[in-house]
Amino acid sequence: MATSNKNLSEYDKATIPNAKDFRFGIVVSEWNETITEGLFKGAEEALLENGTLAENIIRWDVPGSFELTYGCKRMIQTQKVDAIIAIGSVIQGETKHFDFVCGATAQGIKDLNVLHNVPVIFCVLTDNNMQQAIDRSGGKHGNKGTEAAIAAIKMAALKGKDKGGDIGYH
Ligand SMILES: Nc1c(NC[C@H](O)[C@H](O)[C@H](O)CO)[nH]c(=O)[nH]c1=O
Ligand SMILES: CC(=O)[C@@H](O)COP(=O)(O)O
Repeated sequence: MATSNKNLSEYDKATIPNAKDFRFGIVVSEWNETITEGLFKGAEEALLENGTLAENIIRWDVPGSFELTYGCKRMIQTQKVDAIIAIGSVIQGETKHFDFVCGATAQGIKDLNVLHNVPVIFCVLTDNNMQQAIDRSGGKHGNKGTEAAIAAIKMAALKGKDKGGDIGYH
């Protein structure tokens, strides 16, 4: 379903675990700052609305989306957090650079989820133009930061449920 058919900010609060005992990291790219600040605002508000304590939200900034992977890795290695939200906004320019930044960032964040035991949520907009980014960071299609925060809470809550571990069957 395309984002245009689903508001990114809509969720059923009754289905969201209380996040009062969780600590969250948020790594924010400085590129397209007006967009990433909007995404951060949406994420922060959703975390607080669902019980997160303000002191349990740790924010780090990195230069661009390509640096999100390293920033999230260092946060995993040095901070006790239950989940991390990686926030970025990549907007198509004149060249193929967009493709490389988006691809590398998506793969890097995916790799962190495979290599470590802290969920890293992909809150990176990859838009054709600024208007699409505006629409998805608090505009007519809602806020992907809100969506990412809800995902982060759900994934943090998962940790308590997976006690069975991998018994080797695949
Ligand atoms: N064009 C965008 C970038 N480019 C910068 C890279 O992310 C990176 O910081 C640079 O290549 C140095 O390693 N980043 C974004 O987040 N959004 C863009 O639209
Ligand atoms: C995503 C990018 O790196 C891009 O915005 C850079 O613009 P350009 O492709 O015109 O150099």
